[in-house]
Amino acid sequence: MLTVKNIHQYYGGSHILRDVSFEARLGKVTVLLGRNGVGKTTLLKSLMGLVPIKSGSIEFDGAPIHKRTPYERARAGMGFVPQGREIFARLTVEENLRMGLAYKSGSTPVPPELYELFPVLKQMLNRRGGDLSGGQQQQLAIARALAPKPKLLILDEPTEGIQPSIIKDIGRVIRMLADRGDMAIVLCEQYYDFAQELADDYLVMERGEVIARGLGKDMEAQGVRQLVAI
Ligand SMILES: Nc1ncnc2c1ncn2[C@@H]1O[C@H](COP(=O)(O)OP(=O)(O)OP(=O)(O)O)[C@@H](O)[C@H]1O
Repeated sequence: MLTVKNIHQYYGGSHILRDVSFEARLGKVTVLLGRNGVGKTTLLKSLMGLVPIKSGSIEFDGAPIHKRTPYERARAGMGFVPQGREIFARLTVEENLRMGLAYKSGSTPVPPELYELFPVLKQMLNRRGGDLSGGQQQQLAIARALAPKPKLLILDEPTEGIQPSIIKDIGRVIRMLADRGDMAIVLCEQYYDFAQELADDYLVMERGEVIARGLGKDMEAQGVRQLVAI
């Protein structure tokens, strides 16, 4: 579904991503772990085309996409939930969801399924995004990314600053989406237990490199908890 090969990325003279390669499989959750500042967000932004890569390739759904714009990647079926959520504070919940459909034809409806996944959004359709709690905003950000029915969902630290009950709800939704088998999920996460529970595959980064990888079921035995402990 997604194949990343040997990518290198720089901010000015700083070499941030160093020869990163991995695959994200359809119907599976690929978890990306690592301490602060190792390049996880930069990697996710590179996948979406929000930062340019210097070399390497990214193939999505059978086609090379690393020269395409973020807009084209979104149209091709890549959905992104950014760190910090980036909800439009002055727009309503419904308007935020419609922003997720901005590149579709004007008549494309918000899929009703989103309200089954996140019932709280239905109750709050006319509230402003900025008036929602952090957890509700996170659910809105995920629903907005799901609105155009992506084939790949990329999430950057969805549990950051969120209360435990909503973290559980978000975890259930991510598992359910993967188990349906028609979407690949890449999840960057610092909260180890959440990451381990969801991981089918994992990658650990350190200083821009992938230093460990394997199956989620082997994470504990392979000492990943210690690798990412702060
Ligand atoms: N726009 C930028 N310009 C220059 N350097 C940057 C920029 N964004 C990030 N960096 C640097 O690149 C490195 C990787 O940052 P990145 O945000 O990708 O790490 P991260 O693993 O996602 O960390 P965190 O968990 O704190 O978000 C850091 O040293 C950071 O300071």
